[in-house]
Amino acid sequence: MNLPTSTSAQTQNRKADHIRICLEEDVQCQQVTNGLESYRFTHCCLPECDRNDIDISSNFFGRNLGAPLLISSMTGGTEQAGIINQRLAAVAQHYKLAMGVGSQRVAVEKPQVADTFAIRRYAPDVLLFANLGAVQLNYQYGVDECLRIIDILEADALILHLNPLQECIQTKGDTNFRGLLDKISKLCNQLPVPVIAKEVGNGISATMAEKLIAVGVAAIDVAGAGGTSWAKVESERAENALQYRLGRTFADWGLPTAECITGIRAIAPKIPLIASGGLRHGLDAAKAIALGADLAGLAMPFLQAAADSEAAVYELAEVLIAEITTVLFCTGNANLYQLKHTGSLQRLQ
Ligand SMILES: NC(=O)C1=CN([C@@H]2O[C@H](COP(=O)(O)OP(=O)(O)OC[C@H]3O[C@@H](n4cnc5c(N)ncnc54)[C@H](OP(=O)(O)O)[C@@H]3O)[C@@H](O)[C@H]2O)C=CC1
Ligand SMILES: Cc1cc2nc3c(=O)[nH]c(=O)nc-3n(C[C@H](O)[C@H](O)[C@H](O)COP(=O)(O)O)c2cc1C
Ligand SMILES: C=C(C)CCOP(=O)(O)OP(=O)(O)O
Ligand SMILES: [Mg+2]
Repeated sequence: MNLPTSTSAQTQNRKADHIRICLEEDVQCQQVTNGLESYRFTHCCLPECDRNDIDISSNFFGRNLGAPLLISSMTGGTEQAGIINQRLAAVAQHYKLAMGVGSQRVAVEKPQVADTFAIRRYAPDVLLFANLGAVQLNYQYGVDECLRIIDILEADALILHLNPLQECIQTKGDTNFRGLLDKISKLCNQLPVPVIAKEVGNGISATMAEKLIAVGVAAIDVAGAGGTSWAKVESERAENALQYRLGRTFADWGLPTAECITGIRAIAPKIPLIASGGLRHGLDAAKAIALGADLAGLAMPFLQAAADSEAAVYELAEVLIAEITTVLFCTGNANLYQLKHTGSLQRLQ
C-alpha cells in the first residue's frame, strides 16, 4: 500500500486547473475521432408517426430517465466546482437525466469541501453517480472511503475511474495500478450500490470489459478517445519538459468510442453500457445508442454550458433532446427500443 502522493491543497488546486484548462485551452484529441462518423442513419421519408408521440424515455439501474443522457463525471472540491455541480444538477432534475460528479478524493482529503458534491438536494429524483479513481485503492483507500463518498450525494452507484495514461503525465500522479482487479472485485462485494468502471477518454476494450464484468462490475462507461484528451490537459499543467512532451506524444492515445461500444456489446449483450468520449450532439448520442449503448454521456459540452449559466445548461439539454427525437422521427422509430432493434444505422464503406 503506497502513501498518498499529493497533498489535499495540491488535489484541490488540480481540480481548479482542470476546469480552467478545459475552458481556456484546446484539449480535444487532434487526429483521432470518436469513430461515429463512420456510421450513418438511413433516412425514412415517411415516418408514419407524429413527432410529438416519440418517446425517448429510458431506464438505467431501475431509475426512469427522460432521455438516455448522462452528464459525465466532472467536478467538485472548489467553490466554482460547487456552482457548476448545482447548475448541472438542477437541469438533470428537470429533464430526468443521469449525472455524475467528479472525483471525490478531494472530499476525503478535505472534508470541508464535501458540500460541493452534495447535489441530491437539487436532484432528488435523478440517477446519481459518485466517483473515485480505482488507483486510490492502492493508496490507502478502501470500503470506508467509498461508503463516505456514496453517502455525500446519496449516490445510486459508484463510478471507479481508470486513468493510467493521465496519471503518467500528471504531476505527482498515482501510477501503482498493481492488483487492482482483485481489489475492485472485493469492493463490488462489499458496497451496497453497483460499481461502474469508467475510463476518462482512452477507452475500455472488450477484453478489459470482460475482466471487469467477471469481477462484479455492474456497468461499463467506455469514455473512449475522440473527445477531451486528458494527456493534453495534463501537458498544460506540466512542470517540466518531460511531462509536457509525454502529454503531447500521447494526445491521441486510446480506443475510439464507437469501437469500444461495438466491441463490448459483442461480448456482453446485456451489460448496462454507457457510451462517452467525444460525443458532441444528440446525433452522436443517438448513433451510440443505436450501436448498443444504453446511455450517452457528455462532459466537455456540459462544462462549457455550466461555466456560462444555468440557462445555458437548460438550452444544451433542450437541443440534445430535440436532436435525439429528430433522429428517431427521421428514421421512423417511435422509441429507443425500436432505434436499437430496427437496423437504422449503417456502417459506411
Ligand atoms: N413495450 C415494452 O414492453 C417496453 C417498452 N419500453 C420502451 O423502450 C424504450 C427504451 O427503454 P429501455 O428500458 O432503455 O429499453 P431496453 O431496450 O433496454 O429494453 C428493456 C427491456 O424491455 C424490453 N422491451 C423494450 N421495448 C420493447 C418493445 N417495444 N417490445 C418488446 N420488448 C421491449 C427489452 O426486451 P429485449 O431487449 O429482450 O428485446 C428489454 O428486456 C422506451 O421508449 C421505453 O418506454 C421499455 C420497456 C418495456
Ligand atoms: C473538467 C473535467 C473534469 C473531469 N473530471 C473527471 C473526474 O474527476 N472523474 C472522471 O471519471 N472523469 C472526469 N472527467 C472526464 C469525463 O467524465 C469524460 O470521461 C471525458 O472528459 C471524455 O468525455 P468528453 O469528450 O465528453 O469530454 C472530467 C472531464 C472534465 C471536462
Ligand atoms: C480529471 C479526470 C479525467 C480524472 C480524475 O483526475 P485526477 O487524477 O485529478 O483525480 P483524483 O486523483 O483527484 O481522483
Ligand atoms: Mg488521480
